[in-house]
Amino acid sequence: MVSVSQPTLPVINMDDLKPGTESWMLTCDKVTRAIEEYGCFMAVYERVSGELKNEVLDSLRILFELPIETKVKNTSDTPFYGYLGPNHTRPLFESLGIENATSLDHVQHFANLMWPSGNHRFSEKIHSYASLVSELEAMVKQMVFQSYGVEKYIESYNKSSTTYLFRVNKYKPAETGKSNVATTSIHTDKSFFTILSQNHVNGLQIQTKDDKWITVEFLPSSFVVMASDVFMAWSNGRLRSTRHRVIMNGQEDRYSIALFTFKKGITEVPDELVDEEHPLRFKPFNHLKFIDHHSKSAIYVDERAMESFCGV
Ligand SMILES: O=C(O)CCC(=O)C(=O)O
Ligand SMILES: [Fe+2]
Repeated sequence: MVSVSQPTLPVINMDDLKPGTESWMLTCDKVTRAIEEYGCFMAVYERVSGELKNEVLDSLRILFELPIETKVKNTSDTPFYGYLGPNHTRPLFESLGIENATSLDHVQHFANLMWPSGNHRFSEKIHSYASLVSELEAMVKQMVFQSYGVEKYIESYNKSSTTYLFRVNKYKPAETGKSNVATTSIHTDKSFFTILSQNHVNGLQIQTKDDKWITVEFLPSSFVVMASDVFMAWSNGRLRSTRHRVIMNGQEDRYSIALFTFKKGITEVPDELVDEEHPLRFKPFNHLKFIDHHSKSAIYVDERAMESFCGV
């Protein structure tokens, strides 16, 4: 009998890696190949301790329990950055965004909106978590640049050229007697990277190149590191932008935590990534303008949005 195994995401240990060592070089290669093939991988990253993650999850439960009148105070000029409440198309879903979450001041500003007398503990935990995850993002980016031999450009993609949106989602289980489940439809993210984690309730699915679905089962201390449209464009299409969705069919609330990164200024394909086999696909573009354009046009929910924005 032929056994058909389910596809799974590559798992890569991202702890204790130092540039220049053999394990660093090997990991550069694994990370790049995983993103080329799947758009993403599961990173084991213990720098975010189980304790910190649990504290963040506990504070999210309390955050979502606040009255809607309080949560709607979280507004943003950028569509989808602020509070998204349950509505008739997605009655079981809610989401809150914290802009610039790697800055303690910005997290405190958000906390002061939610708790007028402040919530120092909340701010401190979210800020630590976002900062540690931003370091994972920086490391993965450096590895891919190095693997393609274009490390000399990394400075323009470092932390001071990046903005970070921390967004937390709550998916409620289907109500008794009803068959509606909370979902997120198939899409690619409009970020550079998205780094995801969750509580113990699964739901995230990744689409493979041959249209199979991987249901992600998070390991302890793990994060799904996803390349998104802008990193795909930067790589001239060598990297895959992760197509994914959420189908929540657990019996308990699902909380997911995403750190989205955005590149400030111009993004352009390095000359080294253009050759006969890979003719230039994307003109230089401004990521933040792409977000603006995409939220207005909303024609494509997947990586084709990039082609329509700055395709050659
Ligand atoms: O909840 C998740 O695991 C993923 C959410 C997602 O895809 C998104 O916010 O773009
Ligand atoms: Fe997404």
